[in-house]
Amino acid sequence: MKYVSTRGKAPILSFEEAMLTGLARDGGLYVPESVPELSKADIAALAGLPYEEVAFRIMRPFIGDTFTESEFADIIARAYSGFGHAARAPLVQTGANQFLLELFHGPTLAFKDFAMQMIGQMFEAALKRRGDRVTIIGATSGDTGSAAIEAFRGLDAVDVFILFPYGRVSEVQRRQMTTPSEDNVHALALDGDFDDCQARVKDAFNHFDFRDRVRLAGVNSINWARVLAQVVYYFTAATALGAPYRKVSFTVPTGNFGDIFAGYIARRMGLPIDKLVIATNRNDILHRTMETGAYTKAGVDPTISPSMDIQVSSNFERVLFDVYDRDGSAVADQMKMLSDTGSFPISQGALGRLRELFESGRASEDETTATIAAMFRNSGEILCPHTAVGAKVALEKADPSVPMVTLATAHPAKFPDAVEAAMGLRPPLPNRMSDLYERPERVTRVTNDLAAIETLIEEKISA
Ligand SMILES: Cc1ncc(COP(=O)(O)O)c(C=O)c1O
Ligand SMILES: N[C@@H](CCOP(=O)(O)O)C(=O)O
Repeated sequence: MKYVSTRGKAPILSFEEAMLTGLARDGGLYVPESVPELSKADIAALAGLPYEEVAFRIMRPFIGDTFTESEFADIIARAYSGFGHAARAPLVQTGANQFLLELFHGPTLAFKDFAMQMIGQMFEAALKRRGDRVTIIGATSGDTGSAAIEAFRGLDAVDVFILFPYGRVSEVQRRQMTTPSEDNVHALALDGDFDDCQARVKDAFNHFDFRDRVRLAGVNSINWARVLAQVVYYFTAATALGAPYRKVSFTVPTGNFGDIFAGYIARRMGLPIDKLVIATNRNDILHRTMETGAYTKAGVDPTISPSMDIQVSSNFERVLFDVYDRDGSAVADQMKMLSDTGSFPISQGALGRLRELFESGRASEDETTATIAAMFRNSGEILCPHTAVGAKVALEKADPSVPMVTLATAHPAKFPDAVEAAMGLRPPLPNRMSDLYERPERVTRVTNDLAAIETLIEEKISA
């Protein structure tokens, strides 16, 4: 399996190279040259298997010869052993043909753990074999950063630097990043929003001298391995609900478009997904794009679902590449227009294809709060605000004859203020992290300036 860049001008890489590279050298994102399709019988055979076995069968065709079958099975076993639920991603029914897919039973209580725990194991195995070490840089609106720090803390071959927007993550998210004491992890609070953090990360990758000097690697969903690991739970959920003999729909609370892009890949692999619904908060660039055909940035408003406060939705580039028939120059032109003018138009043909692939909706702050309250009243389930955005949109888009699964992307205890304001109860943290509020914090404040960030990173890794 080979990987190509969405901008068509970077070297074609193996899975291992693409995983360790992060952003392509032409500024694009790596995607598989082709997507393997599973037969109906292969999909049917997944029903009822342990999560780890499904993960092996889904991811194996994408990894080439990076790991032997037994190495890969061991990596998967280690990745999910710290999850707090035997099913890893349990389904909960909340209404007639309405389901939640709980993706928050990993070590940092968000769906990011599904991929980050895998990547941590894969990086360690690959770097040990190569006798190499890397410097990971990541941008976070709260959850990617904590999952990355958890996955890489204490590893010998890796230093991790996470940029998060100062004052714009929840206290639990911040503390998950700032309380680990291992020397190889560094939480950097940047004066700006998530888009600034993500832009500086991409700038660092595009600054080749720095990139090569520190051997930069990335664990945001620009890294294909992140997306790949997230494909698995679409299969476990859909087969539990009758796929491949029955269609299943998914609504995905969306920011950087990584999680929903994983659903798109699952569908391309043959999973009969009926609707794939983009759910956005007030920062609704993706919903507006689907409605108007123009991808136009607006300011980022802080919301009660802060992890989705994003305007430059990284993985949207991956789907554009496909709806533009894999024309890397067309995608590169659009991305240049976006960075020069803050907007780009989508051609009628490409927009038509996007609308065949995805539906979309948005939830205001009041609607998000009302959904948390209504869900608790009607089903007893407590939603995090991101999941509530999804649940609100899912109800609007549901077809009563098709199961609708909303991805429950984070544990409500990560956002206790928003949840308490909505339903009058403060969700407790799981016991294993009940002392989080007492642990000492370690954080470095940084300005939104690439040179300053690069200097800091070089100082820390040579200390
Ligand atoms: C809790 C939560 N929900 C939803 C999202 C959106 O996911 P994606 O960026 O993959 O679209 C994120 C962050 O990315 C998140 O942390
Ligand atoms: N919501 C994310 C933003 C980064 O997204 P990623 O999936 O590209 O890593 C977060 O919580 O950090």
